[in-house]
Amino acid sequence: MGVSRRCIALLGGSFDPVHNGHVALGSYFAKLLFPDELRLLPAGNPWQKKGLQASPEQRIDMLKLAFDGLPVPVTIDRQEIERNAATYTIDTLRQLRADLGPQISLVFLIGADQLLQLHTWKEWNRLFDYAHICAASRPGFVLDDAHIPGQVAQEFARRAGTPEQMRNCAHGLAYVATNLAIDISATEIRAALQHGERPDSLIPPGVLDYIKQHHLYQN
Ligand SMILES: Nc1ncnc2c1ncn2[C@@H]1O[C@H](COP(=O)(O)OP(=O)(O)OP(=O)(O)O)[C@@H](O)[C@H]1O
Ligand SMILES: O=C(O)c1ccc[n+]([C@@H]2O[C@H](COP(=O)([O-])O)[C@@H](O)[C@H]2O)c1
Repeated sequence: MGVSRRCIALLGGSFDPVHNGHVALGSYFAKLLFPDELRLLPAGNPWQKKGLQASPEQRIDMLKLAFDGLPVPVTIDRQEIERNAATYTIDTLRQLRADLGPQISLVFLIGADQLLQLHTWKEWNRLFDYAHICAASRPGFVLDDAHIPGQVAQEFARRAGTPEQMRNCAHGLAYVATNLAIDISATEIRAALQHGERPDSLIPPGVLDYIKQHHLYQN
């Protein structure tokens, strides 16, 4: 019997702040893929967002608090924070391949909002040269033929694979999970905090305490 291939699930994001939707996305695919590791990639300079409020170190602190207790080892990769340029996933995947070699299975996780705009990412169709992509549904973002851009739908159909196939090859497959339905966004949380509300049901308690202690998202 061959030694099984190592698998790392990758979850990138602005995480400003991290919330229960991110934890649910990571947990969902941790249970589906059984990766050896879930690696979080806080973005340094997410070029499609208007700007971040919390500092990189604060976003990393909050990630550590939020992902404590998952059934797989969770690590935080600082490369996008340390790269002094716009954050492009293709650059990150190239770096990971250079560091980890060609054999390991890499699976990049995204929510439905990002699937609907995957065609706008830098060199989006080269992402599959380095990783698999798994997308999950999210309330407010419809994943049907009328909404998924044709080129993305075509690529996902052509590359459709099972979680088991993803574990057994290094890159190149696509998967869409349609049964995640967590109606939470960081935008909504920032707005609630700005209005003096406590969004207890939307973020892990440790993260909310951290936000209060550091007076984040108050204006
Ligand atoms: N509720 C959710 N359900 C599924 N996926 C999600 C959810 N929230 C975020 N994601 C995914 O997690 C990744 C990082 O998201 P991000 O940090 O931008 O959070 P966000 O809530 O979308 O932020 P914002 O409201 O500031 O745009 C993205 O791939 C996004 O699609
Ligand atoms: O590579 C790109 O051009 C690109 C464009 C938009 C988003 N991404 C990545 O998608 C992930 C989620 O992004 P966001 O903006 O929803 O936090 C995060 O890892 C981003 O770096 C990547």
